[in-house]
Amino acid sequence: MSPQVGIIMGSGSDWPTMKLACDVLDLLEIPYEKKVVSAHRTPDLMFDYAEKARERGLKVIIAGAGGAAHLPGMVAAKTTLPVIGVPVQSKALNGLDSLLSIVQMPGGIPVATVAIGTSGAKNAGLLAAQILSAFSTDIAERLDTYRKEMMETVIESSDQL
Ligand SMILES: Nc1c(C(=O)O)ncn1[C@@H]1O[C@H](COP(=O)(O)O)[C@@H](O)[C@H]1O
Repeated sequence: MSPQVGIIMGSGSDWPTMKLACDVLDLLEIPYEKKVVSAHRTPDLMFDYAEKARERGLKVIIAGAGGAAHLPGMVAAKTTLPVIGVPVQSKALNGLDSLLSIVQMPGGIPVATVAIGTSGAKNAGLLAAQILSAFSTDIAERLDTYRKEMMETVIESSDQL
């Protein structure tokens, strides 16, 4: 099946964070693609990726970047597909710079921004799955199972205290 979710990141150094989004999609059996694309370093590639995303069959884009994290917003500016922004934890400012760069979009061009770092990347994968689940009972069922298993793990951890 062709990729439903496009996962892009500003640098290969973002992979340890963005891998968490991939792990969730693997678990939920949702086909995705992953690429390094940068608004700053490969602007033409970024434009091309965003412009062609819908016609290539992608349904949701997850874009992760750190520091001056312009990638999610610029991709959102060039497509009307939903874009989920993941603020990667930066060394200098712990990701607060990434978060503010992504979350403070001007009205008209939304980016669904998740938390800084690996929890955010995991939630980005889940949010993409939840968007797709509006049109797929299979994915909705897998999400129900995921929630049920998470609940059981929490209850078990409580019992072991
Ligand atoms: N924020 C952006 C963009 C962009 O927004 O287009 N391109 C790269 N970067 C970020 O620069 C950080 C450092 O990158 P390097 O580790 O390659 O120096 C990464 O977190 C990347 O997402």
